[in-house]
Parts: sequence; C-alpha cells; structure tokens
Amino acid sequence: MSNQESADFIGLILTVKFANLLPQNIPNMTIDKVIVPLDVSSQADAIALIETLPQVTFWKVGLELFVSCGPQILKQLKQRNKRIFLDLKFHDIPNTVAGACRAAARYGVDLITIHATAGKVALKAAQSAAEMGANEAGVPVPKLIAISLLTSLNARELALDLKIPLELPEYALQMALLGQECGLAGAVCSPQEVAQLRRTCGDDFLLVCPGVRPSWASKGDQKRSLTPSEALKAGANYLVIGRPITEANNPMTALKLISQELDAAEKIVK
Ligand SMILES: O=c1ccn([C@@H]2O[C@H](COP(=O)(O)O)[C@@H](O)[C@H]2O)c(=O)[nH]1
Repeated sequence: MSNQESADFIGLILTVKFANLLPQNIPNMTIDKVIVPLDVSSQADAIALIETLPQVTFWKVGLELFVSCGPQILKQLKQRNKRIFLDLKFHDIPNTVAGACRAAARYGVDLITIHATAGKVALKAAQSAAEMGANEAGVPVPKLIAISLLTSLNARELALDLKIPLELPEYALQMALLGQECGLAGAVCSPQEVAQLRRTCGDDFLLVCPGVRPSWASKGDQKRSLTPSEALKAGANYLVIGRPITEANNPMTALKLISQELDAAEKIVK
C-alpha cells in the first residue's frame, strides 16, 4: 500500500469510527473560517455539494467551475446567502487584470485573487478597478488578495525550476508585502508561512490558507501543508479545505471532524 493509500484508509476508518459520536448540528462559529472550494465541473455538481453541506457559509469558485459554467454559479450562491471567494488567480498585464477585477467586483463577491507576481503596477490597477466595479454595481468592495506562492510548490521547485534565489519563506513574505504595499487587503499563503506573515504584516492583513490537511487526510498535490488547528493557531483568518471534505466518503462527517478540531484549537488561542 502506498503512503497515500494508507492515509486514505486511515481517514476512512476515522470517519466511520467517529460518525456516530458527533452531533448532527455544528453549533459553533469556527465553521465560518472554513472556505470549501467547489472544484467540480458542472453547476449541478456544485449545487449538490452546497446542499450536502448547508453549514458551510463560505464557498470558493475556482477556475474549473467558472470556466465550465460561468458566472451563473455566483448567482446561485448569492441566492443562498453564501459568501463567495472568486479564486480566478488573475495574472496578466495591468490593463487586463484591471478589467477582470472591475468585472469580477460587479458580481458582489467577497474575495478575489491576483498573483503578486503580476507586479506593482498591475496590483495597484487591480485594486482601483475592483473598487470602481463594486461602486458601479452598488455592492460592497471585494477584498483583493495576493497569491504569495502556490501551496503546490516546494523550496526545491522554487530554486531549481523557477530560479528564485530567495529562501521560500522569505519569498512568500516579500510577495505578501508587495500586495500590502499596493493596498490589497490580504494574501493567500501556505499555513507553513502564515505565522511569519502575521507577525510582519499585522493583524489587519487578511491571511487565507489553502494547503490545509487534517492528520487523517492525504496531501495530494499540496506540498506545504499543516493541520487545520495548526493553521488557525499560527494566525490564519480563513482555511481553504477542499478534497479532505469534498472527496470524503461522508463529507458532512469530515466537516464535523474539522470543525471539532478547530473548536478545540480556538479555545487554546483564546
Ligand atoms: O496557493 C494556492 C492557491 C489556491 N489554492 C486552491 O485552494 C484549493 C485547495 O483545495 P484542496 O482540495 O484542499 O487541495 C484549490 O481549489 C486550489 O485551487 C491552493 O490549493 N493553493
């Protein structure tokens, strides 16, 4: 059995073992810190997931779903009073990212992503355009957040493939600081760098962490992960947790396990 198969098997055993011990409702607010990605390719599959997990208040629409079915899914989420993280990871010249952010902001989404490596001019243009789009549509201005370094990359790839001469934590920090200098509301970072970014960028800077993996879940293509409780204690505002929930045999039970772990961690943080 490979390591991944073993992790999946242990996850399955834990899910089944604890399923009956958990309450049917999730009576806490830590669940609001979990953003679940709708990484599926049809609106029907997305809605099925949303309806399977009614406790989830914050959903992420990424490239797969948006390219498959367009902005219609955003309307569906808004009709259900869900918060929306539109994670299209814009990366282009200033004029183009500005146009994209202006259009995205008009949908009334809560979070939008742009790669920090688009550069200072593009980041500033994107921020102004998001404000303009939201004002035109009479909706709240979305928080534009900078991708520091994808959580699927490790130090070896950063140095050898991307030829970046900085140490990985320093590079991620510099990208987050670039976003902050350009007036963005926050950054996407791995949970492994979140403590350092929190110390340097301050409490008001929003830190959103994908690459979060409960101990019972397999890592898949995530290379810089921590558990939900570790990420929360390190200073993340939001945890993006997809496959450990959406691909679990019982997504509701997986969500409950994560919620319990976060509840326990929050008591320690307080
Ligand atoms: O650096 C990044 C930026 C975005 N993501 C997105 O988060 C989710 C993670 O899903 P899992 O199933 O929990 O791995 C996915 O939609 C990515 O596009 C990221 O992983 N890393």
